[in-house]
Amino acid sequence: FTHSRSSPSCSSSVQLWTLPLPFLSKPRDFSVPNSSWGPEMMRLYEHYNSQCEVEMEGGGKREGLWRKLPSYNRILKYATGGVYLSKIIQSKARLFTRNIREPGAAFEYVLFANSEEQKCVGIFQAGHLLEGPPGHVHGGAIATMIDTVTGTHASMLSGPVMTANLNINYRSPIPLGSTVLLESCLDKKEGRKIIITCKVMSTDGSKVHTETTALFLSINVCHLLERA
Ligand SMILES: CCCCC/C=C\C/C=C\C/C=C\C/C=C\CCCC(=O)SCCNC(=O)CCNC(=O)[C@H](O)C(C)(C)COP(=O)(O)OP(=O)(O)OC[C@H]1O[C@@H](n2cnc3c(N)ncnc32)[C@H](O)[C@@H]1OP(=O)(O)O
Repeated sequence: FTHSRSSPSCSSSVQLWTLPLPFLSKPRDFSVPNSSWGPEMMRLYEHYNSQCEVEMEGGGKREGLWRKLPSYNRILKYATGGVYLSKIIQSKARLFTRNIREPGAAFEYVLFANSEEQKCVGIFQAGHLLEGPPGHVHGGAIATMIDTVTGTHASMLSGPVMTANLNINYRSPIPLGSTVLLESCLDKKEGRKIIITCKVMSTDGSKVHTETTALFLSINVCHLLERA
């Protein structure tokens, strides 16, 4: 990922490794346990996290089936060199799922990916600021998490993407404060189109909260930046 130092144009580019060191500092990962995470959130986190590394005979470790994905306060930081771009393009912009400082008040979540099975899961604890119907989570907040999990999944499969269509069936309300599991599966890839299905379920699997089909289109990020 290369980019011009002075203007967001894709024609004259500079290798990001030539940039000064302060711009290359490691961003904070928000997808790690904090004091607000309840027992269900912790249990599921540990369930998947423990499968990220496998102990080998002889004591060594190798990569497991799952990989924990980091989550930052700006989408640009996901891209190589994005830490630098975050500082020059709308530097005040923030990913809205990560812009509420109080731990546990809104979106607490962590994503894990399983490339062998082309699956992604999200563990989501919905805080009190996400109320929709009394005592339950707002449908837009649920859609946000579905978009986040399926969008991240699609971009892992195909690079940068935009959501073209999210078709959500809301089957049962999610109690505020509860933890739910989002399961994202690749349905098919056709050219630039990536179609993904996603279920939001209670953590014991007994209840389906939503069912979704999502369409993503691969894009060239340069076009987005040129519009900025
Ligand atoms: C944001 C990207 C930055 C890069 C990020 C990289 C990595 C990210 C990593 C981690 C991400 C972390 C968190 C993720 C969190 C959330 C995910 C964010 C995603 C979003 O929150 S994003 C915002 C909402 N999103 C929009 O704001 C889109 C507005 N929109 C457009 O920008 C265009 O509309 C676009 C680009 C979608 C398509 O435009 P286009 O010009 O490229 O393509 P075109 O129209 O030619 O369509 C080509 C073929 O797709 C078919 N097609 C198109 N649209 C369709 C539809 N809706 N239904 C059915 N079929 C459709 C056509 O019918 C044709 O089909 P055919 O080829 O068969 O004829």
